[in-house]
Amino acid sequence: MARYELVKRSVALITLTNPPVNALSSAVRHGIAKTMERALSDPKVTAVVICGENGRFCGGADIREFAGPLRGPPLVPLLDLIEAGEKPVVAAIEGVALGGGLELALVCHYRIAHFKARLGLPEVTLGILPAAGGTQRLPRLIGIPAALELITTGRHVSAQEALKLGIVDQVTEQNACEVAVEFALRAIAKPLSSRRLSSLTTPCPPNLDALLEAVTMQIQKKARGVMAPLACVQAVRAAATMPYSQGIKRESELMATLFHSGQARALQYCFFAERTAGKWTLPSGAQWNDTKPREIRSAAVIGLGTMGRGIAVSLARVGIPVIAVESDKKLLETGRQMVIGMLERDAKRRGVSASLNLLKFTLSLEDLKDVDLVIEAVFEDMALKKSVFRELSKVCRPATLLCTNTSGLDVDALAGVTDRPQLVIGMHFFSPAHVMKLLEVVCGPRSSSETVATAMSLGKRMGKVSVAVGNCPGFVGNRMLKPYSDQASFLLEEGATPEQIDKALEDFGFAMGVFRMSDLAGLDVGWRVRKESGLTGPDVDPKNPPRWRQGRKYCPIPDMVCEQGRFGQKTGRGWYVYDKPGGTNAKPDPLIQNLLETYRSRYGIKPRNITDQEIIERCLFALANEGFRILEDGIAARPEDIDVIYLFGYGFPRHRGGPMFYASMVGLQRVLERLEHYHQAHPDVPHLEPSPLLKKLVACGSPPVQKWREHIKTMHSHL
Ligand SMILES: CC(C(=O)SCCNC(=O)CCNC(=O)[C@H](O)C(C)(C)COP(=O)([O-])OP(=O)([O-])OC[C@H]1O[C@@H](n2cnc3c(N)ncnc32)[C@H](O)[C@@H]1OP(=O)([O-])[O-])[C@H](C)O
Repeated sequence: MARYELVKRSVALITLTNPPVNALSSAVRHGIAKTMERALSDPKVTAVVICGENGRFCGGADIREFAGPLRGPPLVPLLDLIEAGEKPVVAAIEGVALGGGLELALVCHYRIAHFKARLGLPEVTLGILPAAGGTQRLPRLIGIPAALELITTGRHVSAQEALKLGIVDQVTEQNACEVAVEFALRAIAKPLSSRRLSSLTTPCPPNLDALLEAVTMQIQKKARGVMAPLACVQAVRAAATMPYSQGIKRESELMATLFHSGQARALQYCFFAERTAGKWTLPSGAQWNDTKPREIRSAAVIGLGTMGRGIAVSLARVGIPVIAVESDKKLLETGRQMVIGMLERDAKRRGVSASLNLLKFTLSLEDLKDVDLVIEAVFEDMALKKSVFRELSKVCRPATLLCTNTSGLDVDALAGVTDRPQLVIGMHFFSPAHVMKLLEVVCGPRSSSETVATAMSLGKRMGKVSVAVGNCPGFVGNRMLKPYSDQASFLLEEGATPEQIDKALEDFGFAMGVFRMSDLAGLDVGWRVRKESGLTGPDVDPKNPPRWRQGRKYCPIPDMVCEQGRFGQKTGRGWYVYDKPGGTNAKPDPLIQNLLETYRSRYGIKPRNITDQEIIERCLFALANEGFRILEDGIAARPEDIDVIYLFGYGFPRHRGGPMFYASMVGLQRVLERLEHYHQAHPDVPHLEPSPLLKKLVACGSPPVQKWREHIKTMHSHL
């Protein structure tokens, strides 16, 4: 797993060969140990260059090996040996030098980077820390503040930034390997002692304690309850206060506490889940690696509301010409100004020029006749969407793909009004669409595999994490959200307050609790949907019991809040009160407290003390329970897909892995028992009744998430 060659008669060229990212598997470590020994012991060899095959230096430790026992040579002594050697070693960094890859480069005496290379210590994103000397050597090389920032965030830097920071010695636009060989030949005569980072003293700022304290506070605020970044701070402190020999021990102790933690397992699961999610399969057998997507050279967006604007920006900034359509002149003009402003701000932030020339604005659908793909983003109203699709069917050329941005409507019903149901698909963006990373690609029963491949590949091109899902009301994300938010409403009835529920969820790790989130999104949207589906409003049968709808328990409190004109942040009042309409500083509102008290006394509900544990269990187990049903129904192909949707679309804390992984960490048996318990207490809430799949998995001994698929037998998979 490491190739050895002699070049220019005296330079040993060691190439790591473990595609696709040359991860430091046990075989690669073994290969490095053997080839280094050969290079150091061969008198013909005067210098060494280390590079990676296929233009990628090294993506770090092999994460797949973390689950098993350590095999092969451990990394730390191997790296110490390279650094201590008497022959100059040069790292030729192309592609990536990440994690253990950068740590390998840091023990080389010189580093040459290709101008397109990216470097970083992303271990913190996997719930661990750089444990092959990275926390000790990087601060010695670039100082505490810069090292602290890179190690605690896991941010990748460009070669240019790495040069500025002093991580690399030279950046080249030529073949980094060839440049490194020449560099090595020139380095032969030079002393190496000052190039051995472990022997240097860490440049220490005078205000070290204050700096570490400030960074710790920042982390605690931003990543509540997350362990790894705090451990990174401890390790960097050791680099500042201890000699290398002790610092490396501290690094290793801290790593030991993180390595087997639930957070590390969750974060590593997320890494692989994110990569698995793009690998879709359809009931026909067609899948991601055997279906070619169409090339999209032009697109159109219909509707320039919040969603349409974000979608237009997402398309234009990756170089796709966009025709944006609105129904009247004023809306078109407002939309145009907003889209241009958003695109300009985005370009400024990224330091590129805004691609305004790719945008065209029109009032006429006729202008869409030649585009490759249309994304409809009009109001969430089936009749309106159908009329748009009928029209598109007439004006667009027969090969144009027709996509709908809907958050839950029937994609197949829309396909049915067109002349090309196989080319119709859902693209459910999340608001704001140019910021949020998630895209649910909703495959109707008639969507062709090429259409699915094209929507998935377009999502990727727009920088989205795309997940293929089946067609049912609410798809995956919003379908699961309902039992979750219903539980929150029932808890209000029973005695909790919005702020208590939000705090429990935020302490769990959500960026925002369910009520603060609804205030941000706008309460009127859900209210309108509930009115349309006959759950509230004038269409409800007056004989219907007040807290009972469509055969199940119903909580009307969210409707009562809306009836008072409280639509959330935009109206300055919702579940909370804000300083002004559009304000973001949520304060508990005594009027909501009053409303809850009046409500409870009207229905004779005696408020009880509700614990945070009950809040978490009821909200999150109901969420996962619906996830199990979604798997049974074949609406999501695997638990990883559901978790990725919740991580990227709904702010589920990454260090908990997603709702399905979280359920597996709690223990499926325990989840089942708690759901049974809550369902017994609330037999009129069907969402609390444990799903058959959960029961089946428990009966099979609660296999790990990655094995659930083997137990899911869907007769009518939608995917
Ligand atoms: C403790 C420690 C460590 O070093 S901990 C490890 C630290 N290193 C990392 O955190 C880097 C993780 N990797 C990445 O960030 C990215 O992969 C990439 C390098 C920027 C390339 O992105 P990409 O978009 O071109 O391709 P991809 O689709 O992502 O990846 C292509 C394929 O390679 C797999 N893969 C990538 N990196 C891997 C790794 N380090 N180990 C195992 N597999 C890996 C990945 O699952 C996928 O597999 P499959 O899906 O094809 O089966 C030391 C001692 O301190």
